Amino acid sequence: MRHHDLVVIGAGSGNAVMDESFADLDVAIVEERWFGGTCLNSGCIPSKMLAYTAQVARTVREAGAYDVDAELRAVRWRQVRDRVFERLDAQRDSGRRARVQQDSVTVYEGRARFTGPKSLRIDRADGAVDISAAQIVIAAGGRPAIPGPVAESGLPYETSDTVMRIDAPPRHLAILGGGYIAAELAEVFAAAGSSVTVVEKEERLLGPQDETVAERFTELVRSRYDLRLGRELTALDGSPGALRLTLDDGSTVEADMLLVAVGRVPNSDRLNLDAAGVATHDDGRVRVDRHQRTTADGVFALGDICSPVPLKHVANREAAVVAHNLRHPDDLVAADHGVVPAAVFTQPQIASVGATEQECRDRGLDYRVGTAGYGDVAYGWAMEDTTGFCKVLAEPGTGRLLGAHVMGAEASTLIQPLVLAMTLDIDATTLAKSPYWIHPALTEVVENALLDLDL
Ligand SMILES: Cc1cc2nc3c(=O)[nH]c(=O)nc-3n(C[C@H](O)[C@H](O)[C@H](O)COP(=O)(O)OP(=O)(O)OC[C@H]3O[C@@H](n4cnc5c(N)ncnc54)[C@H](O)[C@@H]3O)c2cc1C
Ligand SMILES: NC(=O)c1ccc[n+]([C@@H]2O[C@H](COP(=O)([O-])OP(=O)(O)OC[C@H]3O[C@@H](n4cnc5c(N)ncnc54)[C@H](O)[C@@H]3O)[C@@H](O)[C@H]2O)c1
Repeated sequence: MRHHDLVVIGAGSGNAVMDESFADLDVAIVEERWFGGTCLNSGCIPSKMLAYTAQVARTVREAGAYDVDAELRAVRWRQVRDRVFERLDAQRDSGRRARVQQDSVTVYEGRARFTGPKSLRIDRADGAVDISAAQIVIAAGGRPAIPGPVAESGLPYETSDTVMRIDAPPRHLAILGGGYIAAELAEVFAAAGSSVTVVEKEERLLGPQDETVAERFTELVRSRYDLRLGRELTALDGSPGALRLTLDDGSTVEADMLLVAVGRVPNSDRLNLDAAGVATHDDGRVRVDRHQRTTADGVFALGDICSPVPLKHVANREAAVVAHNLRHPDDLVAADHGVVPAAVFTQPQIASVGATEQECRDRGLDYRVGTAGYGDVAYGWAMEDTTGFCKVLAEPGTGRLLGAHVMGAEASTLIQPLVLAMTLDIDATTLAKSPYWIHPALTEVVENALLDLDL
């Protein structure tokens, strides 16, 4: 049996672990599907490239608001898709090639599972191979969750793994789930000409967001999509291309395509972790300590398979922590999940960091709210914006920022000064009054929200 110094399972964020400092080791990486993982192939990057195209289409459609005559004639889906994936598939292939050509790295293309402590079997197209390693990193990510009525129907459905690569947009797309993926891809397919129905079991889209954000976003898109809120799917029938969704109130939705976006599950169930002594949480995430060590000696985990926050910037940070800790067992570092921002690349964008107002209330915190609208600042006038806003939550007295939420153009960028302040412990008053805020930039909306706090 071939023995390696280090084996990494999963070439998504796991591929970032083995930098040049590992060149002196005999390292292997196992990948069953695609180098670059979810982010590059079916997640963050293609969805944002498509979302940007959708934004261009909306800008043309809404040009009249700026007294510009313009007409959107077509979004050429197939060309859009090919532009996106020709670029990303080339990245994937060059990432794979670079590893295959590296002398110190062995690439196994197949599915790994544990056969014992620090021992793996890799099922490949040309047969299985058994290997062992002194250290192992589990970076096997997750996959879309598929609810019973969909799986049991035997009818075709799409997930984020497949839907961005389809040949033509459906006439009527039904989306099950009203979270991140639904919100982003509804806009993409609406821009491409699909009519969209969203079925969400909660009463609002993007439910875990701050309550003001979730409420206003839901209201804003109500005129764009057919929203079936507070509803669950009880049955899926019909035939391929002519699907009928029956919801728990007896109502139905007819659609030619179904996108399932009800969350993701970790791939831990496919790894035979018991054989290795790697424990999991009830939700399937691999248990790790603050140094990304699992319950098995010499076995680390990172990314969606273990993370409490399944986002790419978190997986990247955890990969850096694992890379350090593999090389420095006597000087371990920790992944800090204290202040993790997130953004939803919808129109308008949404970005958040820290606590929501409902969390502050539920935790019994003493807090103040500061808000400002895009329409209150000069750049917002230029944009004719009537819906964008920034909301900050801070502790009275100290001015310590507890959370911040932005909905509007470039929210994912506007949130960053607030992320910095929370990370570096800069209080709201200092952040508002010490730096210059460029006039008349959109960042003035953040400055005004901070100044609005009654501390
Ligand atoms: C549609 C979509 C959009 C997203 N957008 C964003 C965004 O805008 N911003 C953001 O921060 N996050 C976003 N995310 C989340 C982000 O993609 C993930 O958090 C991140 O990619 C997780 O990285 P990972 O390395 O843990 O897992 P992955 O990237 O999923 O990598 C795991 C790899 O392991 C391989 N693998 C699995 N099991 C085995 C096995 N047994 N043997 C061998 N190989 C195996 C898989 O094939 C895969 O390549 C998005 C996710 C989706 C689905
Ligand atoms: N911009 C980003 O950072 C980004 C974008 C896309 C995805 N992601 C990541 O991918 C993950 C998965 O995205 P997602 O949209 O699938 O999950 P999600 O957790 O964001 O949303 C799932 C939604 O489906 C609803 N739901 C669950 N079961 C349901 C059912 N049976 N019927 C109807 N509704 C149901 C939930 O209430 C929830 O609103 C996200 O949690 C996030 O970590 C991030």
